[in-house]
Amino acid sequence: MTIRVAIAGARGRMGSTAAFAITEAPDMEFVGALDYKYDGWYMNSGSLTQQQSGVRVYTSIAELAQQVRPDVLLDLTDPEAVFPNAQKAIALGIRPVIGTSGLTLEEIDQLKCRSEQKGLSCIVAPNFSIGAVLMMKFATQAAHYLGDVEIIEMHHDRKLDAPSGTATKTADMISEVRTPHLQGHPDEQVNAYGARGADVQGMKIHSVRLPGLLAHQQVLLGGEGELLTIRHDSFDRKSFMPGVLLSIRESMRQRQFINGLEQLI
Ligand SMILES: NC(=O)C1=CN([C@@H]2O[C@H](COP(=O)(O)OP(=O)(O)OC[C@H]3O[C@@H](n4cnc5c(N)ncnc54)[C@H](OP(=O)(O)O)[C@@H]3O)[C@@H](O)[C@H]2O)C=CC1
Ligand SMILES: O=C(O)C1=N[C@H](C(=O)O)C[C@H](O)C1
Repeated sequence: MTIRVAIAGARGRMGSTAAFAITEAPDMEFVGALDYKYDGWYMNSGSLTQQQSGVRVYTSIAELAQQVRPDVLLDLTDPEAVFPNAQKAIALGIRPVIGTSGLTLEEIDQLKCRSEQKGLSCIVAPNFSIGAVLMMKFATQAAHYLGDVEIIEMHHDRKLDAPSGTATKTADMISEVRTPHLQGHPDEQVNAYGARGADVQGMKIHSVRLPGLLAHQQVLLGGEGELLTIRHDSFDRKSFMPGVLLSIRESMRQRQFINGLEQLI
């Protein structure tokens, strides 16, 4: 069976790389692009055209659903668009596979509820790279023994959200095993706002944005007289594609809500 995939954000850096990977996959078809503009245009080999060749762009998910009947909606948009897209997709019986970062905990809870009420899978994957998922798992294992943790995430300077979805997910996974406690000096004095980073249950997350970077993260775990650093680097968006294809395939097998690629590998 060929899996019919629509992409929200297909013009973007990740969306265009995913469109190519899906087109190349023998068991998938890229059937439609969901956007907020360019209604009725077409996407052909990564470019937009008004000529009727390639995959049509829709600004209405209801129209997209009716015209091209996608099985899956891959979302690679932005923090504002992702939640309404996923809610509407579930209501229309389309399985969301969400790579977009920036969903709040409340939004994740609501999507879980809706997908389970409907018996339709919904996959949220803050990072599709297998190496990044292993980095999060290894850091969680290490935090059993070394509970003082700081995360440094580094991304390209076009990224809209901070901290990254990966850093937030890493902190969530570590907080499952780490006894909550304050890190650093209790009387610490911060002289420049933000110098100590964001606080997630006592752990600090530092977000770096620079041209030249793509997606990188270090988890630093400190103990008496020692430091363990677990680092992952994505140098190319191709690093995310095996996880994108795996998630799309799994979304057809599952009927529940899945938060994190670590649940699938
Ligand atoms: N899970 C993972 O492994 C990965 C996740 N990401 C996440 O994916 C998302 C996209 O990243 P990236 O490709 O770099 O960003 P881009 O800005 O390159 O792409 C986002 C695209 O979505 C479009 N868009 C915005 N709003 C809507 C909407 N309502 N409907 C449809 N399309 C919309 C944007 O259009 P316009 O430019 O006109 O605003 C843009 O073309 C981010 O949240 C990022 O964090 C990125 C890499 C890996
Ligand atoms: O915006 C990006 O580029 C990335 N976003 C995701 C995140 O927020 O963690 C995944 C990866 O880090 C690339």
